[in-house]
Amino acid sequence: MTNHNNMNKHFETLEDFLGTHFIYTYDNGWEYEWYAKNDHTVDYRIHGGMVAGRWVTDQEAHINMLIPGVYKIAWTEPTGTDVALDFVPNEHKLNGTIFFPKWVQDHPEITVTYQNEHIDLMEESREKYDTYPKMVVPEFATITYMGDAGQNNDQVIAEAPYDGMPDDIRNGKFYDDDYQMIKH
Ligand SMILES: C=Cc1ccc(O)cc1
Repeated sequence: MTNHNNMNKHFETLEDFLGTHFIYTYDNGWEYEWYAKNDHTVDYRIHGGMVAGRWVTDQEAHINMLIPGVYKIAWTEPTGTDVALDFVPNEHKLNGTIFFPKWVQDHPEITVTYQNEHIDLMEESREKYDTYPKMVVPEFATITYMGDAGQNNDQVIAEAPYDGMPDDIRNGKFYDDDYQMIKH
């Protein structure tokens, strides 16, 4: 069995970043898992924080390299939530800013699901409930896992988060040699 966690990976180019799978913990304690699926698509799972349990695949995003080894990602979601992430993976750091519409703060449970199967509910909710004032969450995070999943790997984020999943991934118990999920 391969443990794919490679905290010594060195990033220079955009290609180095694309296909990389990360787990990180924000300084406020929120734990996120995020995958640069290709140059315009991201997947993620949320393990801790206000919307723990939420997961999303095939979210369209803007992904750019600012200088060698420094990456900026930004997207807007069906919920109306906006996200901007600045990754400095060689330092095991990133800075994320999440802009939540008021309704997500008021009703986080509506968003805690596999969003792809509930896009209509997200779009209805963003019309039905309040947008303002937005809740802005600007935080640094520390990266605790970096794995080379390759681009367009649908097995990286393919089931709901569970307690202990980040540890299983970090400990090499979650993916096989080909970065496919092990049945558990
Ligand atoms: C709201 C989504 C989201 C995904 C990753 C991350 O680091 C912050 C927010």
